[in-house]
Amino acid sequence: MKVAVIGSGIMGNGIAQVMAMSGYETVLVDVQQEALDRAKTTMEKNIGRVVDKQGLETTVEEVMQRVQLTTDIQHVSNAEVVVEAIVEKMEAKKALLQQLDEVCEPKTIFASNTSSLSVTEMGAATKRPDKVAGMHFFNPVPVMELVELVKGADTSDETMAVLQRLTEAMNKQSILVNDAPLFVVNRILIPMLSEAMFVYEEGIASAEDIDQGMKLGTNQPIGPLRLADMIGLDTLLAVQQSLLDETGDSKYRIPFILKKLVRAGHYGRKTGRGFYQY
Ligand SMILES: NC(=O)c1ccc[n+]([C@@H]2O[C@H](COP(=O)([O-])OP(=O)(O)OC[C@H]3O[C@@H](n4cnc5c(N)ncnc54)[C@H](O)[C@@H]3O)[C@@H](O)[C@H]2O)c1
Repeated sequence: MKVAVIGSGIMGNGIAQVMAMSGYETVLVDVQQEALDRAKTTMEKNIGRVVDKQGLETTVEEVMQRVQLTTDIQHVSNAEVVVEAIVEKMEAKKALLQQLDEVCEPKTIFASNTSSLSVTEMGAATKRPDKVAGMHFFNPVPVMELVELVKGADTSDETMAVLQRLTEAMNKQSILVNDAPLFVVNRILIPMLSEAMFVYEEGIASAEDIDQGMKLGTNQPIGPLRLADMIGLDTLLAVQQSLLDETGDSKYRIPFILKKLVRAGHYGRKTGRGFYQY
């Protein structure tokens, strides 16, 4: 089976890695050649690590032979499933899906890795709303076991079943979720990250102490501010904005510190600075 991933950033390269390691022919597309170059380096390093750690029979070269990195979207035409992992902006995602509608065969399923945007709205922008669903991976993809499978208003049961089988083949667990703002995990997680930013903003404790407190006090592997930096503050702001817009509930107000860091171009680990310096 051939699969494709569009967008080779933080999430896209991880999704492509796991697909290729599960034996799928994988096309990874990005509009920027530099993003593909970075993705290739990251994938080679991470595949090598998994091969060594798990004592696998395969090699980095063997896995990478199944991966085609390209800026030409035409190469995804015969993929059975295309997962999009581009910027968290509805207009960009709809434009991409409409392009894919023309490029791909009518039977191809489109899955979005969106953290927060309506899968129903994305499906309605295509000629195949029954074949559009959410496939929400978690960061870092090769490590995190969960995939939220999100059913839009018109997504068919058959589409959900195909994505469920793909998730299993990738050695991950899925939960089934109906399309709703931020689905399940982020609906609960994001307000916690927000609260950590308010605590920081109010000068109650340093970033290090907030993270240490939540790590040791609630048994989380990584503190909320470091996690925010890892997610990417630009993505996090888009996700928070989406929660506020969709619900209109002021309890989801956005911490000013998040807007300020994003306005300054400090997106977290990917730009070398966020709540921490990297
Ligand atoms: N970062 C996270 O922790 C996380 C977790 C789960 C889901 N997500 C979701 O995954 C998606 C991607 O997030 P990310 O953190 O990987 O972003 P990112 O900024 O790291 O990468 C996005 C990539 O998409 C590329 N791109 C943009 N428009 C494109 C187009 N039209 N065609 C092809 N490539 C295009 C960019 O060049 C960039 O390389 C978003 O929808 C985000 O909400 C992110």
